[in-house]
Amino acid sequence: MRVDIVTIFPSFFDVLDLSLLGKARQSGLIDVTAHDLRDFTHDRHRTVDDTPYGGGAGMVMKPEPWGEALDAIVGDGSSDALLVVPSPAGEPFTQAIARELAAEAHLVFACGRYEGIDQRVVDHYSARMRVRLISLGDYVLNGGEVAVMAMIEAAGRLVPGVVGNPESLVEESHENGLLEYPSYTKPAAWRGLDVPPVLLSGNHGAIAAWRHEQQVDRTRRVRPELLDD
Ligand SMILES: COc1ccc2nc(C(=O)O)sc2c1
Repeated sequence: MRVDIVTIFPSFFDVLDLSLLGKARQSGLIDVTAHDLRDFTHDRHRTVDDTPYGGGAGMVMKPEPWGEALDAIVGDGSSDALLVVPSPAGEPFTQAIARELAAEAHLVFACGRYEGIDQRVVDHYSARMRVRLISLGDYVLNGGEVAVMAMIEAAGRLVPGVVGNPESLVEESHENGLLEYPSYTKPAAWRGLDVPPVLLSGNHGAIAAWRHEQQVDRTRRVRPELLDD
């Protein structure tokens, strides 16, 4: 998987060199490149924003630098890459979307700042490639970088070979539409709290049944709407 990120804070993504995704990058499973949007400006101040037409508070990101940056990544014709634009106006990010992103050969993330990116950038590239506006949730961040980091981690870990034991992906929250069951490890007793006896029984059928019951109970309490599907 090739991942390109366009941002005014490219060093924000240096953290991707750590841990699982760092190993995935070193092994060539995932190739991540962060591009500085200001490298595609031509004025002394490397300007990327301007005042909004129609008035209003804040600034809007100018289309020209975005056009030059995205053309440098996907060329000036049609592209099979998927352009993801994090936005409070986007579709809510879910594990299902993470799986969809994980199946892509080439992801391009456009990190907005200020009041967002001039709408014509999305309109222009929608005529040449698939474009998805995605939001992390019903709250507003200061820019797209945190959302992109979350999406890269959620999708990247689903890329075959990135996580050592693919079995560990199966029983996670949201993988089967339920929240995950509670987990325990040694010691069997800690500060007066014991591990549920069924987990020490060696009865794998009973353990599986208990874990599923825990998933359903937890989901019903915390996210009942997930049970409506
Ligand atoms: C200007 O770019 C932004 C601003 C806020 C924001 N909030 C997001 C979210 O997913 O909550 S993505 C995003 C992008």
